[in-house]
Amino acid sequence: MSTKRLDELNAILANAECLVTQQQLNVALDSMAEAITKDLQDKLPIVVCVMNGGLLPTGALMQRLSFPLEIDYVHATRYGMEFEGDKLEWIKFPQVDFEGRTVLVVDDIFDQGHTLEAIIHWFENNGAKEVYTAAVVNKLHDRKVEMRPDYLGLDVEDKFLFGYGMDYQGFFRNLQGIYAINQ
Ligand SMILES: O=P(O)(O)OC[C@H]1O[C@H](OP(=O)(O)OP(=O)(O)O)[C@H](O)[C@@H]1O
Ligand SMILES: Nc1nc2[nH]cnc2c(=O)[nH]1
Repeated sequence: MSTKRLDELNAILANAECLVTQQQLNVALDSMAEAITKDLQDKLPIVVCVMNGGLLPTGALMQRLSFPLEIDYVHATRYGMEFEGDKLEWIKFPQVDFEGRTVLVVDDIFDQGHTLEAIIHWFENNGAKEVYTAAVVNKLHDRKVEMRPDYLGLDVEDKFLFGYGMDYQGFFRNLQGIYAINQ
């Protein structure tokens, strides 16, 4: 890749607005982990990371949970504007046998909610006993599905976000804060 691309990406980050700091994320993750522990510590849950965005949030929550659980991941992504109902593009299905089990699905953002809603339905229709969901950020707008995640960290403005799991053109999922683009 060209240095022009590197310069472009560095400029995006330099001009971006930090909406959520690492410290705010840590406080939110602590309280999410506390609530999850209260609800799930006796249920031997399977914690399912939704790749790619769920990678950092799942890791951060795992570090805060000290009861017996299993970990798995799915990779499911929306079809963009053609998305309808339960239609997700599934790139990877879970491996652990979740029949009759409690599942906790972890993602980075609850935006319109189609992704988590469809994943919940998929696990329920395929034999999970119960499905909980967690997302670190909740984007504030009124274009959402009806369901809400069981565990939500922080509310954020209705802007295109990146960092802490969320990408800008494939980059910046690694950032320890959440940013909005200033064009
Ligand atoms: O609430 P929604 O409106 O459904 O949007 C949220 C989903 O969008 C992003 O995933 P995306 O499909 O972009 O894939 P990615 O995780 O690989 O970035 C994000 O990680 C959530 O899974
Ligand atoms: N990177 C990114 N992915 C999303 N998926 C749903 N909303 C967003 C967003 O604001 N940013």
